[in-house]
Amino acid sequence: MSSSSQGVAPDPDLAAEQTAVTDLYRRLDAARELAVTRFRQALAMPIINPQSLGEREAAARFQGQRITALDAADHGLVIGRLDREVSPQPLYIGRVGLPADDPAGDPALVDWRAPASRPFYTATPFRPEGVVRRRHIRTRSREVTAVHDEVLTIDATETDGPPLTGEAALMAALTAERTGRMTDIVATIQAEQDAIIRSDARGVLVVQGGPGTGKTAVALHRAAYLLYTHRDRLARSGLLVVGPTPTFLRYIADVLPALGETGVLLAGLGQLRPGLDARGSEAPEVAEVKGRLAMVDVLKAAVRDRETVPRGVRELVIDGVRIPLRPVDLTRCRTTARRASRQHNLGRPAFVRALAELVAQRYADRIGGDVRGGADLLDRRDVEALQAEVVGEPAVRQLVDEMWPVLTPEGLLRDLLADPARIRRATKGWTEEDRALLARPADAPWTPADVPLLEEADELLGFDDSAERAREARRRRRAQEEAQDTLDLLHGSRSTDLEDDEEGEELTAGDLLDAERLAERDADLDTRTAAERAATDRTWVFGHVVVDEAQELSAMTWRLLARKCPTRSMTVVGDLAQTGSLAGATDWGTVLQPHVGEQWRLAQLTVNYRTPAEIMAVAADVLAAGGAATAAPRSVRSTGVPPVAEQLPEDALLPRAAEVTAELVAAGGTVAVIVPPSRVPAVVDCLAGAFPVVSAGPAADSSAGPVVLVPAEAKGLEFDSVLLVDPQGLLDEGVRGHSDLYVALTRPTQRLTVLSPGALPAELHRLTDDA
Ligand SMILES: Nc1ncnc2c1ncn2[C@@H]1O[C@H](COP(=O)(O)OP(=O)(O)OP(=O)(O)O)[C@@H](O)[C@H]1O
Repeated sequence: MSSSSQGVAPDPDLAAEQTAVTDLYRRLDAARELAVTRFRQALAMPIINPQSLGEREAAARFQGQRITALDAADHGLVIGRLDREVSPQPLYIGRVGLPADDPAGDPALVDWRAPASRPFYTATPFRPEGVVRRRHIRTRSREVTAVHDEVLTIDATETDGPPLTGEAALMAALTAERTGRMTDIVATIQAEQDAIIRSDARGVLVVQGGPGTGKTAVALHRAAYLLYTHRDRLARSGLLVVGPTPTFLRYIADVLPALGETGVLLAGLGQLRPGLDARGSEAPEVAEVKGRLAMVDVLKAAVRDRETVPRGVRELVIDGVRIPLRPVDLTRCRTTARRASRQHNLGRPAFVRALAELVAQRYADRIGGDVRGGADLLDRRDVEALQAEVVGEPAVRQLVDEMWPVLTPEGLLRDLLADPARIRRATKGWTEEDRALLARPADAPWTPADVPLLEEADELLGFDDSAERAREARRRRRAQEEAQDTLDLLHGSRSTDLEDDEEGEELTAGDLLDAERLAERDADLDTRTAAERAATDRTWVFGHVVVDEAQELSAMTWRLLARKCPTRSMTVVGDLAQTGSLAGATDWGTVLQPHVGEQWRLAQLTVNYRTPAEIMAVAADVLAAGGAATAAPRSVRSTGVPPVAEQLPEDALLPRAAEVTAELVAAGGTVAVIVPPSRVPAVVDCLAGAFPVVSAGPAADSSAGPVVLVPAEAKGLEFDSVLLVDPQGLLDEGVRGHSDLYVALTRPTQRLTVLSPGALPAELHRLTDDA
């Protein structure tokens, strides 16, 4: 007996649901109209003081967000309904919440993220949670096209693995052709996914799961859930989603807006430093070295290396007076500055003071000595005045710049990596090989692995903002004066208006606010969203951080993210079996230990929703051959179409690749050709002759035509069809060859063809055995 009875409901049900759905769309339209009216009203609110301006902005922002959410919900508004034991009325579940006429009863539509919706995803015949029947409702442009029922009260026996929720709807979603953009899964979230999506926001949650288990989908729905549940806090502090590459971000970019959420900052590993888009590439070994935590000490040493003391006595000439400065005295100035601040640039004023004091004292000694034959005639005040003058002396300024230059992170890192002598001085105990890997020309573009180093350098250098602060203080004073004028004006107008009114109880802004607070309100009135502000502010601290493909992050990137999220409210999703980068993780405990100790929890996803069973069996062999500790996930479906392998001579490889690509394109949907890095140019050339649009590399777009990718670029993506060229090349060229081959094999949702010049690797024996 099946665990639930499934099937297409008869037509009367379809008609009844159409009536319900039409009514819910009517409510959606009304809610939208109301929000638009309120938005207009907010914009029309008179601005009589900064407070009312603030209120206007807040009201307009709130209504604007509501309109966005309602607009997003228009597509597939109603997901389904629950028939419950407790009530004769069904509970409709949808993309947004819509109130009923009777506010005391159930809402007309319950948001999928609300607690009441939970049984829609988790109820089973074994644990029905008060649900009698679950109905999935499918619609197209406001029209009901199908309903699928699961009756949860019938006798049920245990099946292998967790039962599927809404199997028919799920299968329809999984077999649909791909568009090159990820879509949301609100209608068909499975129970093990739902548990992760709604898990407590606090602490670090690691989601480990094989390819296609929905890690990305779950991470994005969790972001939407957290924004719904902790709206106030997260709207202020912002939520950051980190993905591996810009292509991957483009692939997932539509999901959150489709869920009505727009205030999330998406960033690739090369974009974690505001203002920088690091797209340079480098050898995996170089990225690995740059990703080590030891780089923190290297950067510290590099900064100290720039705080130099000249060898031998340095003589300054001021007003014709020769002033000798001994290394021991200059070293003392440096020590004073180092003690004054742990950040280099913030120590500079202390260095300038110490040096000025030294030079002024020596100068005083010299003139005192010359005039009076050794007796010191200048008193303390004279020396202080002298110090102030000495600071402006070009010779002194030059010495300051030489001994304690103002450093930018970019300047520090560029100078360090372009100079082998500097590298040597900053890397005590390193091997020559590792030092050589760090070296790069000064004009080389920044790479993603440079980003955490630049951010770390920022921490070490600090930014001397005393001039900026003085400007800000002046601005605040001016704003305060203007605010006071506003209050005076208001107060003045009230006394005239209410002169004869004995009960003049009316309050004005002046009674509630003083000028200072009014000015502050004015300054705080930054109407950008948290995500927009965070995108330009490197010191921004996020309320929650979601990291996708987290297995690829280096220790230095983890350190950077930990700084951006001091509360450690994080969702970390990844698959250790897919780690491709040398700097990446082989176990979660090791990478998280320096930042959270043992304070993290693990959730696992076990079902593969993407890759058909026929293809997954081949991928599982590769995973086992690579010695992975994790098991391959179980495929949720099979297509009956076995993967195909062809062995052919090298000179026939490219023409055949073009033919197979044409066949796969003709079959429909998106197509990727995955190749080892050395073969990219030849394969792109060959396909470019056969197709109008072929794209390759980090900007490849599979919605426009076939794409040629290396495994690292294909990570996280999926395609209807995949052509894998030269599997042995993937094993040989990748720094973690088995991971690369595993990633490549698990990208297709429907069809896989493998072309091998020469014998197939033993790992793919199943392809020949089954032939
Ligand atoms: N509950 C679900 N309902 C419908 N589709 C789903 C569901 N869960 C996952 N999918 C689909 O399965 C595919 C794989 O999901 P996703 O990309 O999130 O997996 P992943 O674990 O991140 O994979 P990888 O490790 O390969 O990056 C996507 O097309 C996703 O939409």
